Amino acid sequence: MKRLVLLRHGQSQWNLENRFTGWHDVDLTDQGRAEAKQAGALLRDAGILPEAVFTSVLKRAIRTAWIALDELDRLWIPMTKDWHLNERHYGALQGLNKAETAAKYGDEQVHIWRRSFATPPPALEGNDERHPCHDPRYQNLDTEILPGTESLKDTLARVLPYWDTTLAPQLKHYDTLLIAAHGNSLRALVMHLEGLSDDEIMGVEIATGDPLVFELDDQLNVLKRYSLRAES
Ligand SMILES: O=C(O)[C@H](O)COP(=O)(O)O
Repeated sequence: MKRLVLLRHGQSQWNLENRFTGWHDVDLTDQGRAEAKQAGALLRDAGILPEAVFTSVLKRAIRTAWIALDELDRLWIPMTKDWHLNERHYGALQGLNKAETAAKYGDEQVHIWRRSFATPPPALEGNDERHPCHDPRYQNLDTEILPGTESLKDTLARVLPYWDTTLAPQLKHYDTLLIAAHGNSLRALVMHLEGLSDDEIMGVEIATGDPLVFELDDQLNVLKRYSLRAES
């Protein structure tokens, strides 16, 4: 039996301010750090000891992994940071307050941008300084693949190949793998693991700092899924 632990980062400063975040590299709040520490304690109390960790290139997820693993005294395990696990890119909405945006565009339009499967928010243009092509962490990537916005479908399209080529093979030689990432990049994995439809995934919300444990058979079929916070 294999264990895959999906951990959304702890509360970020823009979660607290109710801003669209996406690829903006905002840090954790004090509450977010406490959530990450609790996640490590929940894993420890459950006897779930990750042997490797994969995360994004955004500090809220990286720091969550560090804090949780420090609580487990397992900062020594291999850590891979990869943009494929970044949050969904929220385009020109990044930085805007979700309530103010709803007041400007209407609740229905904001709900569509947030929870439709295939409708992306308005895109950032390449000459916008917020576009990823101006960010040094992506400088070695072909600018053609850097998004100016993403729908959940677009996020799935970059996460799933990464699961197939990189993450799933890790479970051939590790029994316990931790993925510390973001609400929508993790929803992409949940959708794949549980065979959810476009409509079903819309109803899935992943809380900050709550370790979701997937018990898998050797063929990576899901045997059991549970939240450690709910079990505590
Ligand atoms: O990037 C963001 O704004 C959040 O992490 C995820 O957005 P959501 O709350 O609209 O899913």
